[in-house]
Amino acid sequence: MKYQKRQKAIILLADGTIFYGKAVGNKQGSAFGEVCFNTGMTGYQEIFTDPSYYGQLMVTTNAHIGNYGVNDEEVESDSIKIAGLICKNFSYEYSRIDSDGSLESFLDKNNLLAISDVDTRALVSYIRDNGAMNAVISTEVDNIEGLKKQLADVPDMNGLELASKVSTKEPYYFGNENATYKVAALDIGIKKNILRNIAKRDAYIKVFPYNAKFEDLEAFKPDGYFLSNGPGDPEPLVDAQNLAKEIIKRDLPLFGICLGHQIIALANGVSTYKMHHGHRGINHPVKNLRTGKGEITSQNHGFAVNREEAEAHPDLEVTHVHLNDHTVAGLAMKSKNCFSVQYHPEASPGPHDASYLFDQFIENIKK
Ligand SMILES: NC(=O)CC[C@H](N)C(=O)O
Repeated sequence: MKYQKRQKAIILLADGTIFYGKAVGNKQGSAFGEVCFNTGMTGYQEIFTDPSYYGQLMVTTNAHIGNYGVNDEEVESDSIKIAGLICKNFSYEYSRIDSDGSLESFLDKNNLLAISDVDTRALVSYIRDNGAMNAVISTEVDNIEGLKKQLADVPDMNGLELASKVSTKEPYYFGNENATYKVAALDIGIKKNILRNIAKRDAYIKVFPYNAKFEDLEAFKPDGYFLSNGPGDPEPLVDAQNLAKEIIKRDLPLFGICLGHQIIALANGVSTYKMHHGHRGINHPVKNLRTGKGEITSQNHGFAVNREEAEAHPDLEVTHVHLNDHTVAGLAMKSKNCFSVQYHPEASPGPHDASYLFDQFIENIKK
């Protein structure tokens, strides 16, 4: 067994609560962020590289993390985006025919601090009872007071703009340039599997930075527009909201996922709010109110769209609801070619029940 004498580590929550664990590998130091948990039993590599998680300390509820290694293809962006990892058992051994290496070396390459041997069930119940909050994971187990001071300076997720930290600096292209359709996508933290899903449906995509103007996107002569997922609070993303308003005003085909969905709500004057501890997992039940059918969905969000305001809006239809807490899971505009979902039809990780939404986007483009 590797690393028999592993460093002690702590998780200090903003309210002063402490949980204990051990550092993964030989890593030392501290990592700060908002602590949240994901209940997926698989898909750790996709989760760790999802830009929507930027600035968050991830608690994985599955009992083993790392046991199937990593694969170069199973990434949602070019690097790990979570701020730190908290898990129960970290597997230094791994086994899978398709794997290209160990999770340990992947974390090392990305310089990510991870803590294992944590009572993650107790930690998750604590977050469920007390809400998502800032925290620090650290090997400085004797420096509690110092860590508390540093932790006090970490900004609150509520009101925090993070899209600019993960968005592309320059526009780039994805897919086959001879494809039938052209889609302009705003990157406010886009996952690669969204690009793969759109490209697979015969579309060529140009991806734009978070602060791109309507004219920039329009110059590509797209058939449809897409607003991506991404980290942080949607409210400070004024450029993206203005862009959405311009697209909506012209009644051009528009599709938004997660942060993009929240931006579409805000562009319609409907507010968003910080949830108690969010939805993060790969088995969240959603009801499609148009068909009456249920979908098992992949989710990762800490903010949500105000349901009362959305229902009272004359031009909005709530098309999907989350069946655990009845929050808004999908929206469509009645008079415009625009729709969005709070969850992740691209999965990665997760079930593919909702992949029909990408087909719907292409159908809307054809109209
Ligand atoms: N996956 C996402 O796009 C997340 C959106 C937003 N950052 C939230 O937490 O709600």
